Amino acid sequence: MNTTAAVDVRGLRKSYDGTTAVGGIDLEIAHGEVFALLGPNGAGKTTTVEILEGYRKRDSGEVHVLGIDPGDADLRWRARIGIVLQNTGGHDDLSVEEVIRHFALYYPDARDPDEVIAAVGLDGKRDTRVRQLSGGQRRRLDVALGILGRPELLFLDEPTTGFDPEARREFWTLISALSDGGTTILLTTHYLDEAERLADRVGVIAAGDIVALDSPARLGGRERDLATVRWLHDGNPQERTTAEPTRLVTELAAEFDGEIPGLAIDRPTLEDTYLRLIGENT
Ligand SMILES: Nc1ncnc2c1ncn2[C@@H]1O[C@H](COP(=O)(O)OP(=O)(O)OP(=O)(O)O)[C@@H](O)[C@H]1O
Repeated sequence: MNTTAAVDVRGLRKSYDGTTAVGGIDLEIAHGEVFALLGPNGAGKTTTVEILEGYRKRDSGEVHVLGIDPGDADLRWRARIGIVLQNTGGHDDLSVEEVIRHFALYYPDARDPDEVIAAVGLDGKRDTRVRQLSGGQRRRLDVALGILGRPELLFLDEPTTGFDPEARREFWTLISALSDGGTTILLTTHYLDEAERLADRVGVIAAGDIVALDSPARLGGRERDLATVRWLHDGNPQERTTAEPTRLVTELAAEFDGEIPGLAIDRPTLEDTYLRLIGENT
């Protein structure tokens, strides 16, 4: 396969004991793109991502990641990718700083450990033993280890599970900075706001198939979705669903001769669209 994409997948299939987990998906991710893979529990996200990472064998299909088949990948290829798995453990008795300095030795061109510790917001915990970290802090350490080797391609499997809202915002800033620096990112998440904030494109996977693939703004034809306009008339709630909310609001403004009482305009959120797509495909 002749490919210039960072990730190129054609007809990928994987079954476990006769049960299909991934049913023949095609996927291309460009260099520098942030791509979010969404889907309900058991949809096949982790199976797909772990095949791309070289951790699981596929049954069939063609897969190239940074131009290499992950099934034949060597250490040089491994050094070009960064991985944050769903569950990692170990290194319990080492401090945060010790773990990061230790893993930095594995990479030919590791980031400065101090910069990485600061970037994931663990400065105050650098001397804390890993076993004494909270769940969210532990997850930050996982992210630190994933970015330590300056990966060209970063896999993030549900990276912000357990993060408090402030930590999630900080993480988003970090991912945006990595993306601005040219890192390609493949993210799985159950947080639709995270996908909307970070991803150039999202793919929705349901029962092992990709059922929608587009930018967050256009997913599932969202940009054509109708808007709901709400306002008050003599104190009574009014509501109209329309493809032309601007026209309706202009008419109402003329009618009220100015401010429209209680005006609100809603469109379906990415989560609404996602739930519709899942409902239609499971
Ligand atoms: N090692 C395994 N052995 C047998 N079946 C498996 C194995 N790993 C995954 N599966 C099955 O394959 C399907 C896809 O699982 P997968 O972990 O890829 O889903 P997921 O989309 O990542 O889900 P989640 O959002 O819960 O992480 C599920 O039905 C799961 O039970």
